[in-house]
Parts: sequence; structure tokens; C-alpha cells
Amino acid sequence: MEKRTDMRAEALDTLIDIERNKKLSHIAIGETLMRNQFEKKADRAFYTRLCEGVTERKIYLDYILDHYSKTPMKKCKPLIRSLLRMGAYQILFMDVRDAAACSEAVSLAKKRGFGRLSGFVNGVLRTLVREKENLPVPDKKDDVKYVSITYSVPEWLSKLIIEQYGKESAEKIFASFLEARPLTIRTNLSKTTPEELEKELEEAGVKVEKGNYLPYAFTISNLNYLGKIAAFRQGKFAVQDESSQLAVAIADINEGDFVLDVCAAPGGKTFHAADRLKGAGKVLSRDLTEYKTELIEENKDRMHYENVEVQQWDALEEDESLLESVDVLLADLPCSGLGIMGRKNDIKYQMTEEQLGELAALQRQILSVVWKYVKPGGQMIFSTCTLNKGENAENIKWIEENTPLHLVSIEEYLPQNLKNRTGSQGYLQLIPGEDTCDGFFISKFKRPEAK
Ligand SMILES: C[S@@+](CC[C@H](N)C(=O)[O-])C[C@H]1O[C@@H](n2cnc3c(N)ncnc32)[C@H](O)[C@@H]1O
Repeated sequence: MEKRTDMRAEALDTLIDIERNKKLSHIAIGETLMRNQFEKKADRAFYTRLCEGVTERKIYLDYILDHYSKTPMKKCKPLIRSLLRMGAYQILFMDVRDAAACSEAVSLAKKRGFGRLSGFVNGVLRTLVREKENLPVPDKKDDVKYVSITYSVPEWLSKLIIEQYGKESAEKIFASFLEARPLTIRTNLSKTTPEELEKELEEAGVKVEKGNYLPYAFTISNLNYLGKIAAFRQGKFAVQDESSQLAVAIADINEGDFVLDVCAAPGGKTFHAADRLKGAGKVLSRDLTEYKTELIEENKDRMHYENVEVQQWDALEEDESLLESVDVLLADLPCSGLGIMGRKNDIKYQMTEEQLGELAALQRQILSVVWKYVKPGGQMIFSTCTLNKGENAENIKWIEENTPLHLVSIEEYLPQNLKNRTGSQGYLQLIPGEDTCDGFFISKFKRPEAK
């Protein structure tokens, strides 16, 4: 129990750090884990779940707390607000004794110099415990507000997804983001087989389940650190969602091909492509900054693909030396990331409507430069990890109208459970809640052969 108290104090500091310094939650959490090296797996899990849970359910928690507090959460001091959110999250979503959630919050308030507000914290949380079976429900007649509060998403985002996918799908999408996400991996087929990898991981005590779409994909659990797993250190697998794996699965990559990945960090698709080249051919893997290219280099060091060349290059700048030279162009462009909100809790709070428009425009600017690298008869895979149609459906229309490239069917590359949707038209939108993966958009274009 003493340890748990420490975990709550750590979580409180992290949540304040996120709010005050506008730090990304996974960075703030990662820094604390790195600094403290909590020994017990259960402590780490408790701390992480509390920080992530409070962050992802912030809007809902404030709605509930506002019902039981005389002072609205917006007006509370940051420390008290975070303490109340933490208490409410434990009471409503965690397997923790209610009395412990309340008393630990009160004791933390006192320890941090807010003794005179400890009665207020106690009162709000104890009322919540009493009313827990009788919680307020947002007004169902107002779709946007209802979805926004229930699934903790800003109203503009609730409105956007309802407009683009309908209310029922929007609810499924946002509900799925609140579920635990499994860690998905891709077998590096040039280094091992899926069967051997599965066996090796199980022998190391890792729980392994088959993927839903690709024969070389697995989800893994019951592990401490990836770095402790020999198969990972030896580059036998990469962490990659199946949706992202599908982006390379739909490309025809043949041994000897020249593949260019224009926005590559940390290298998920680069190394998948390299794996398919089986040592013959080359992947030129580019990203904008040194920090990003170093991330690709780190993965290269671990996975040892000699035929991957990493370069710092701004995709907006035309590289004349590459014109009409590339067999397969991977254009996995910067996007709003609305498809991976379940993994990255901050996206929904940090993204804005204006940024959506700016990102779609940036994608077009990059596309207007990079399509020219595709050789006649070559292909371009355009993908994003977003659900926003302005960056997806509208951009593929733009590519067809503004370049000689045209969409080609991807149906034959798709697994049975993704066939008969839009694959024959050359694209697929993967939808969380309906599909068992991140929200992702994939499309395939071909440049006509020279006459
Ligand atoms: C969606 S991520 C790429 C993910 C990667 N393809 C993978 O599978 O691991 C988009 C990347 O585009 C990069 N980027 C943004 N603007 C860029 C530019 N002007 N030139 C090159 N890369 C850029 C970002 O740094 C980011 O790493």
C-alpha cells in the first residue's frame, strides 16, 4: 500500500507536468519511468494506467466532477483538479478500493500544502462514491455534446467524425479508442519465420496471438521491456500496427527494386520494404530532421538491413537526381493522426480544425513534388494514419486530377476479411471499432508506362 501511495504522487506530478508544460503524455510518463525505474511491474502498470486513463478520459471526468463540486473543474487549482481527476478515475474505472482512492487523495492534498482544501477533495470524492451507480448522463438529444462528453473528445472533433462517418460509427470509433490497444508486431521474414518467432517468443514467456489480417503479424502481451527480448534485439520483428503493415503489403516489391520512402521515420514501412527486398535492391529512407533520421538509424542498427540508406531530406524540395527512377514510392505523409488517437492520447486535445486544413495542404505540396520520382510503370503508395476524409479521399481525388498517376486495384493483396470494400477502386479506409486495427488509409497509384 505504501508503494501505491508513491505511485499516486508520481502520477500527480506527471499529470501536472502534462497540463502545465503542455508536455505530450507519453513523453512525461516515459521520463518518469526512466528516472525512477520502478522495480515492481504492478507499480509501473498502476502508475501508467492512472496517468493514461486520466488523460484519455479528461473531458468525461470533468463533466462528472462538475456535478458534485461547487467549484467547476476549470476554476480549480491545477493540483486540486488533477487530484480530483485521479480520484474519480480510480473510483470509476480502476479496481481500487474507493476508500483508498479518497483517503490517498486527501493525504496528497495535505502533503502538497493544500490542507485547507483537503475537506473539499474529500467531500467531492465521497459524494461521487455514494452516487456512483447513479451518475449523470449527457443529453442524448445533442449528438455532438453527447459523443464529446461520453468519449472525452473535443466538440469540434466529435462533430467532424459524426459528419464524416455518422453518429453510430463515430461512437464505435471513439469507444474503441478507449479500449486497451495490443502491441502488434511484424515478423521480419528475411530473418525468421512466423512459426519460429511465435515459438521463440512463447519460450521467453511472452503471450502471442495471431494477427487478424496478415500471416506474419502477431499481438504480444505479458512482457516487461521489449529490449529484454532476444528476438527483438536480434531484429527478428518490428513493432508495427497491422494497418501500417498493410500499406507495404499492397505494394508489389520485387527483389532488386529501388524503393524511396519520403517521410520515413521511425522506419516502420522502410524496414518492411527492405525485408521484402531480401537483400537485393535498395530502400532510400528520408525524413526532415536529424532527430528523425537518427530514429531510423537506430532501427537500422537493430535490424541490420544493409540495403537501407538513411538521408535527411525535405520532401518539399525536388531532388532532380531521382526523377523517374523509383520502382516503389512510399508516401506515408504527415497527417492529423486521428486514426491513432487510441495510442496517442494527446492528439485529440492538441489537434485543431485549422491544422487539419493545413495538413491536407502540406500533403498536396509534398505529393506535387514526389510523384515525379516514380518511374514509368512504377507505383506510389499514399497512406496516412488518419480518419479525416479531407486528408484521404479528397487527396486521392487530387492526385488523379493533378498528376498522371492513377489508382489501381489493391483487392488481390487484401486479406479475405478486408475484401469487397473499396479495394478494387485502389484504396481502403480502415476504421477502428469496425476493423481490429488503427484508423488508417492506404491507396495505390501507378504511373503509366512510357509510350
Ligand atoms: C506518418 S510519419 C511516417 C511514419 C513512417 N512512414 C513509418 O511507417 O514509420 C510522417 C513523417 O513525415 C515526416 N515529415 C514531415 N514533414 C516532412 C518533410 N517536409 N520532409 C520529409 N519528412 C517530413 C515527419 O517527421 C514524420 O516522421
